[in-house]
Amino acid sequence: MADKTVSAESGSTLRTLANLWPYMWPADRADLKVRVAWATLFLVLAKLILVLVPYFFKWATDALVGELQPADYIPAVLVAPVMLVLAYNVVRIVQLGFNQLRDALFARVGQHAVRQLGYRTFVHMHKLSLRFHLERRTGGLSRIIERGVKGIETIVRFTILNTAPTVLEFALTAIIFWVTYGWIYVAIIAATVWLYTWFTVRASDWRIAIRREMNDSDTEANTKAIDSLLNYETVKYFNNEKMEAERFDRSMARYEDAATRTWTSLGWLNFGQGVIFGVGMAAVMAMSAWEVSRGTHTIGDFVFVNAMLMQLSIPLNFIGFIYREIRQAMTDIEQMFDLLDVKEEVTDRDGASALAVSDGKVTFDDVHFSYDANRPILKGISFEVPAGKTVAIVGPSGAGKSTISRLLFRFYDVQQGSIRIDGQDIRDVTQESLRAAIGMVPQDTVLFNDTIAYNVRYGRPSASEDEVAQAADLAQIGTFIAALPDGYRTMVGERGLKLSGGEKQRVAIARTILKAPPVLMLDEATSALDTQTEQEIQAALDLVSRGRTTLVIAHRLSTVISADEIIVLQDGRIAERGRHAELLVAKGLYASMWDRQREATEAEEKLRRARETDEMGVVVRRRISEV
Ligand SMILES: Nc1ncnc2c1ncn2[C@@H]1O[C@H](COP(=O)(O)OP(=O)(O)OP(=O)(O)O)[C@@H](O)[C@H]1O
Repeated sequence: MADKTVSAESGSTLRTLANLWPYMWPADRADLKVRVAWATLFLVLAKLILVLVPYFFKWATDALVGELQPADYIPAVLVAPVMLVLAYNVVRIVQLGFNQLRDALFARVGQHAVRQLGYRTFVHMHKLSLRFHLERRTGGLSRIIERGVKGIETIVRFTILNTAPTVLEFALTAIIFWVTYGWIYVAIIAATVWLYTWFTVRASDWRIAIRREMNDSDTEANTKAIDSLLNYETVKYFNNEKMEAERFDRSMARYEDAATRTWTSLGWLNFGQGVIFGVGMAAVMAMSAWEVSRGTHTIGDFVFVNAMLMQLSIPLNFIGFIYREIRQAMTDIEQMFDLLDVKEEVTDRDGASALAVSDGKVTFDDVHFSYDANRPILKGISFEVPAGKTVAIVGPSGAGKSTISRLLFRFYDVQQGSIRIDGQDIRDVTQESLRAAIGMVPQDTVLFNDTIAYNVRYGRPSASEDEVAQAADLAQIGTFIAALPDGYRTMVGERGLKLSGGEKQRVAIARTILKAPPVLMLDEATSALDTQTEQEIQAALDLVSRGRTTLVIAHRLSTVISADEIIVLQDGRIAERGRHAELLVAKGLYASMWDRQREATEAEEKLRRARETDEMGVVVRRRISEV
């Protein structure tokens, strides 16, 4: 069982490395490949020069104790100082230079990989279906991407800039010891390194499991915090700050626990590594000391062995750290690659052509649809919106009205039947061309946290300032914008919260006017507005929909009186259809909805009048008392 887990993990690590490879060695970027080649050369040179340092120490020591016969051209007294200057200064400086060159050359390669993967993930996120985005929580998602991108940087730094040089250094050290002092030294050093690495890997695996738990609770706490802040107003409406804080704190408590265990386990790891290396080093040094006493080693050899081992301990220390970092980064990147592996639910067919709109007739033909297999939402809907006409869909809440607009946009595919525009099944054309042909004024307009101009221009990014202003005027929001101190440069706040519902809706209408699509979809565009605003918006909408095929989804029946056809949806089926007057005569569902809304409007009207009369009464009474 445990073995299976290990092999599955190493399998996924290999898969992650294989996934990363094209970003480190990009096929279409010869310049980056050249950089990698130069960086590798400097990496090797830096290590070659580093292994000279123990030799300089050895020669300096032997010269000091008189065991080294200097060459004719160097006076005896100068040998030790020259060697020490070489060891402490020259080699270090040259090595530092090579390392910096290597890092500088490689920086572009690493950053290019980070950017490419970040870009690919972002594009992929936009391709994924609405279902994915509704089910996935944005806070958690952004954390996964953020950590994944950071993970790539770590992998680039540590595998290429540290692991490779360290392996090279081990190899060089082993060769030197073998040739100079014999296999027994190599055997002890190799055993120490093996034990050290084995222990580090095992302990790190244990720590990574704790680290995963820490990540999960971090993601959970973050998701909760973001969700809570996005629902700021709802929290206040229900006075639930305390409950929200407690919920957040519960996740943070899990994080606290896991984070504490991470640190304790680090202590154990460092301690174990210290013991293993200490024992190995003591054994080798004792052997060298024994050889010095027998005269088979010089004191310089003793210093050499010590210097070599100390030098080796630096990358060894690193190995533990690097392994932990690489595994950690792998975990983070794996999660990001898992996201990249999520298949798109709605895709373009092979060789799909662009939608050719002639006059924009929309047909729903026996459409069946369900979000979850066991709960059908639309059960055989057929209707047609003739070119340039307006059809309204009404019906009780939850009847499936907004679902119709999501299907027309192809956020989901129908399970049976078809949707056609000018005779072309929308599954046979590219999504890009389909969405370019439809304008949408959604139920709930959410704006980008940018200026009003940016949000209006979103309908057609190439629009000029005059065109933006013209669209805003047509949408009846131009005067409002002009009166703002910063005009079109006013920032609208997160999700457009600094604008009222009516203002946001008019911005949405303005951007649709700029888009100028042949087919228009108005999803409950006039909900939650006062009568005056509703009339203004209705006027703007009438203007936009003139001559365009328009599908209106509405609750306020007053807005659909003039529709060419009204479809009454109930329980996923069309219960009635016809023009307003016909439906009233039929005295069915539509007529009863109409009566109920009229009564509600009349009651509202009465209440408003009563308030006005009361206010007038107060004024009259005040006047009388003044007289
Ligand atoms: N993503 C989803 N996953 C599962 N069920 C969903 C999803 N979206 C909507 N539903 C369900 O589908 C049904 C129809 O939803 P839809 O939004 O189309 O209704 P509607 O008629 O527009 O309602 P309203 O007038 O209240 O906006 C509802 O019962 C809703 O709970």
